[in-house]
Amino acid sequence: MAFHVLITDPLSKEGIQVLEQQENLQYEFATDLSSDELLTKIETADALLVRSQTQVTRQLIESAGNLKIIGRAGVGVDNIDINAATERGIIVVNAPNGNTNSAAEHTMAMLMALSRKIPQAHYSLKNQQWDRKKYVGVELKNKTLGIIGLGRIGAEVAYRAKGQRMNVMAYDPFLTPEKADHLGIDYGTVKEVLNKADFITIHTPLLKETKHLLNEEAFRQMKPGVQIINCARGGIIDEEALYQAILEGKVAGAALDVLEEEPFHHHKLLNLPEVVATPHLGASTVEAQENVAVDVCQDVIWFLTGGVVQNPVNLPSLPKEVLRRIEPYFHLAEKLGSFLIHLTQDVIEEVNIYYSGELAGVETAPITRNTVKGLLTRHLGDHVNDVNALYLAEKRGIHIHENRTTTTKGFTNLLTVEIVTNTEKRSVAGTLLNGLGARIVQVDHYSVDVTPKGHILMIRHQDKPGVIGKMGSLLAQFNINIATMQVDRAQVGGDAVMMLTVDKHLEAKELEALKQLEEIHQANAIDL
Ligand SMILES: NC(=O)c1ccc[n+]([C@@H]2O[C@H](COP(=O)([O-])OP(=O)(O)OC[C@H]3O[C@@H](n4cnc5c(N)ncnc54)[C@H](O)[C@@H]3O)[C@@H](O)[C@H]2O)c1
Ligand SMILES: O=C(O)CC[C@@H](O)C(=O)O
Repeated sequence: MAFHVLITDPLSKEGIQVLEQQENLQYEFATDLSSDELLTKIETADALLVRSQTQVTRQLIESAGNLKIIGRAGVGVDNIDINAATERGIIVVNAPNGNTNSAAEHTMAMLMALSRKIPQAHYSLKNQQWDRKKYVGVELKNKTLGIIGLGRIGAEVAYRAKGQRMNVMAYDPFLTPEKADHLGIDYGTVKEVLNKADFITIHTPLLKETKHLLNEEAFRQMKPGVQIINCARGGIIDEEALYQAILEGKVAGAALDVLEEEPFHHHKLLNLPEVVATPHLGASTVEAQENVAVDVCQDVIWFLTGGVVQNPVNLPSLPKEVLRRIEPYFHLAEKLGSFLIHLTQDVIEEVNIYYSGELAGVETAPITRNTVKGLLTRHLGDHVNDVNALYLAEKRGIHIHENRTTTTKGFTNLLTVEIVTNTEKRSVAGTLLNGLGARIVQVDHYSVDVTPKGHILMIRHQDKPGVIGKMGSLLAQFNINIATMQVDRAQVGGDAVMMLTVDKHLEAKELEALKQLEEIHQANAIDL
């Protein structure tokens, strides 16, 4: 079956070419759909590709039976309900780098248009008015540009503004005075930026914390005659407060590429001569659209064909070299989680994961996610994945703890997973053996050596002559062939464990029959 990729906003042809080169994939352009049409179309889609226009709501996500990935050709993902996607195990990817340059250039264009009143003068001239007095501007040189949000675009704007010989003062929660110094700009708190800037440009995402960041109070703190640029997101500015500040003469001008409600046609801000505006054109260049479309289509293909994405939004992204080092452990971790869940009937309250040896020094979060995915899949099904595993565990009140230890029991790497229920603790440890792959090397306190694959029968029994024989004949009666077998014991005549790999799945009644043997305390059939 071919993957169905649904594209609901315009996407550059270079991105489409990436999709076309992929076998077993069909893409469908369906722009300008009504909400109801979209709800129907999404039902069969494996991937959804959007820009900023399509509203990817919880309702839409919940109507999608097959959806695995949502690709945003651009940076901002405020049109996508990320929580709803995460809950459903749908990965969201974006293209954060492709339009940085264009958005920074558009910001500079807006800054210069604003300072020299170019759109107003142009409009007036087109209306046969030759008015030179009305359109006197101000220079940028030696003025202070306040930047709120010094991420990718903010930093590019800072660089360009310095080229205009402006003083740049920025605030960003990740900016230190030392870093600012290194960039040749001034560090300021939000208050300092508001107090000192002649022009203020915003480059944050729209978040709970940034919603109406520029509000009535913020405008009050600004210099009289300040000019505002917003090429980030509508909603970061309280539009009513901006409107009033312009009417009062506190704000001399505003250049807006974005507004809270888009698309916008009749907005009272647009009636003010001090406001210049563009219809969300920050990323609208040939180059940016090509970049973001190619990046996001590439990620969608990688993900659908089992690879690792470059720009996940609801999963932390990892540098390639880090990923290369830890990826081999994902399989081991998932198998250990899956093994362990077969050993208990109780509700799991806690999971302790111990990273030892060379594992103690790596990025462990993705390995933890795979462990938890292995644990949950048996009861929750295949919709558990890397994206939602931790969320689903948390929803069920399972506490996950990561620990780093130096105990390696002679292995260069050792991953130990322990589950705690209200009655017991069970654990399993595994390692990656150089050239030999994954091995389970310990179950509870017993040493074993088992490849985590296929059908495993784990027996806890009393160490006594004849038990192995009895068990072997029972399995023979069920026509179950034993492929490998190991035994370990706590002490002579004490508790012991038997690990067998067998050629077929054990039915419940067969397992029951084994448990009837008086020396057998526990029998678990584990299918990995
Ligand atoms: N107009 C357009 O077409 C267009 C194009 C591209 C990006 N954008 C928008 O531009 C914005 C910035 O994009 P980016 O790629 O630079 O993102 P980015 O993630 O690289 O940078 C955002 C920065 O904002 C900072 N930030 C977060 N909360 C803050 C706060 N309360 N105060 C100050 N700083 C805060 C972050 O620390 C980060 O450094 C986003 O909203 C994005 O959607 C718009
Ligand atoms: O899709 C667009 O053109 C806008 C993109 C832009 O707002 C972004 O956040 O990347």
